[in-house]
Amino acid sequence: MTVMSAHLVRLNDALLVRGGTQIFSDLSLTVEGGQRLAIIGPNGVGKTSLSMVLSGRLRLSKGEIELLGHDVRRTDIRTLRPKIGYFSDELAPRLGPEMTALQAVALGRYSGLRSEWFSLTPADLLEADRLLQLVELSDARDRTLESLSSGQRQRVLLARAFCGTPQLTVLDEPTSHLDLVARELMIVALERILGEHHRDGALIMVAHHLEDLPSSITHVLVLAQERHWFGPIDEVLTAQTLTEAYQHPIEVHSLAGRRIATAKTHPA
Ligand SMILES: Nc1ncnc2c1ncn2[C@@H]1O[C@H](COP(=O)(O)OP(=O)(O)OP(=O)(O)O)[C@@H](O)[C@H]1O
Repeated sequence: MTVMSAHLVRLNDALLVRGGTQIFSDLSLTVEGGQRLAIIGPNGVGKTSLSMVLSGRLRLSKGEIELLGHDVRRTDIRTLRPKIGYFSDELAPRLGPEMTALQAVALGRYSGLRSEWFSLTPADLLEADRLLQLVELSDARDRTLESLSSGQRQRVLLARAFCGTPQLTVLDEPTSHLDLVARELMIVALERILGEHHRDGALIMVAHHLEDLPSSITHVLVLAQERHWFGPIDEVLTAQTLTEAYQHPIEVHSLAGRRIATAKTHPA
């Protein structure tokens, strides 16, 4: 395993082609411990594909990528995956409906599915219990995943993505399909985990709506069809950038430390 820079993520001149189509090119970014990066952009622009690259689930077609200080091209990615937390709502059906909330969270440490259950240690269960507390689901620890509401299940999967204290956690649209209240509970739970469990770790989060971003986001990558913008949130998340990225007039407002973007549909 080759150890490179101190960045937890370093992407340089990255190119990704899927199914013969170029998804993104010339993409460079870095993420350090404690930084919280949001990835936003129009539908189909490659956010999920990028989150898979950044969590070691998809290989770049060209360019350099380091994860947790290791050059991915020279590393057995299976050795890195357990150190990178990952959330995608596509995970839920793969976990098995009979699995309990506690098992689902504890197995996150091994990025494992059903079969690893018997290797769980008391320390794993203790950490899983603590994470369930942080997402306010202690009462549901022994309930099966199928018996939970989708909002509760998403919070279980959120807790799972941080079990084993990974250095990097990648969340792909953790608030998708949630109603207004479930979404707020999810964001509050995420803020709590970031503040109390993942202070030194890095976060990468894909989102569609600015109001889904926790107030602790420090950096933003806006992906668009022809170009991208990466940098500190105040520099990147502007009406001008979003208007260019979405090719549509967009306004950005701040409310209680979070931002809201609205697409203008009528001329002023
Ligand atoms: N397995 C695949 N094989 C080939 N092409 C794919 C595959 N998965 C996605 N794509 C294509 O890659 C492009 C980017 O998809 P991706 O899901 O990464 O975008 P996204 O920005 O996350 O989209 P959305 O905002 O709709 O979730 C799309 O054109 C999609 O059709």
